[in-house]
Amino acid sequence: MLSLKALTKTYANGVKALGGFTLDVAPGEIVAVIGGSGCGKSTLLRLIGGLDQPTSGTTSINGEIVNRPHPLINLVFQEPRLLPWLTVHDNVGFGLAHADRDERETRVRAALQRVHLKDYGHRLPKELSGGQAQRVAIARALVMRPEVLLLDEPFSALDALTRATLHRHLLDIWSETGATMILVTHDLEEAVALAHRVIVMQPWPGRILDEIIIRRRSTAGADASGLIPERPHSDRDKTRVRAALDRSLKSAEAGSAAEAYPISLETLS
Ligand SMILES: Nc1ncnc2c1ncn2[C@@H]1O[C@H](COP(=O)(O)OP(=O)(O)OP(=O)(O)O)[C@@H](O)[C@H]1O
Repeated sequence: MLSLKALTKTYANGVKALGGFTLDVAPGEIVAVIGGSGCGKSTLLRLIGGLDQPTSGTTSINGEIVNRPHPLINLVFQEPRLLPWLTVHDNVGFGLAHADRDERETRVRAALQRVHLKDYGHRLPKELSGGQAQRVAIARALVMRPEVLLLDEPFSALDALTRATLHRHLLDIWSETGATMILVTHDLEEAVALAHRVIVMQPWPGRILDEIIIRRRSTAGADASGLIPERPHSDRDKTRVRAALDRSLKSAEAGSAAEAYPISLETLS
């Protein structure tokens, strides 16, 4: 169980990126986080990943407080961030440098297989397409066998066709590993297609504007709360996500001028 309690983050420049963010995520749940630019989505993932410290509040996994990178939590960024001088195989195995050699080989092979790149281990990052490089980045996270996978707009730089393929791969990975996933995205279709639950955020300070459980139709056609992501979602839930997202985008637009100058005139006078 991943538990976020009243997380706040105020940066040194005075920007209140998060103001009291509370969320419990069940094991194996896929939660999408969506919202206008600047509403604190990346800040939230950085705090959960232990890459930055909250101003107040806590993140815990299975009751253990997270305040630095944790072995059960792994992050995939918008861009693959591969080491250009290492092969695909060595990039994926990088985090296992201290593991036994046979163990490392088995895990790297399995991770590459999961992203359908088992014959690409010898290639260098410059010899990969954008979609392949991002799959390597996902394999690099999977090789650590995380319980929680944090995905920060991992597909946003890819074309629609590649994105659809990677959605399929991600759901296969979810079925095989049962990993909990938090997916930050700008893409409403992606959020609704992949997640059990969509959190819509509002900026300054970043907080939850709405939370929508995505109901799926069962193969029999009735509404089901079985929540299998690949099944068709309910249009009503999607409409609710769209309406909340519109409100979030409007408030991001209205707030961006104020955000650029967080010190108010009253404070200066
Ligand atoms: N290191 C930093 N120092 C100061 N302010 C920051 C820092 N990082 C982010 N911010 C500010 O905090 C707020 C939240 O930023 P964050 O990157 O978390 O938003 P986001 O929702 O991920 O945005 P986007 O969708 O544009 O990527 C923004 O107003 C941003 O300008």
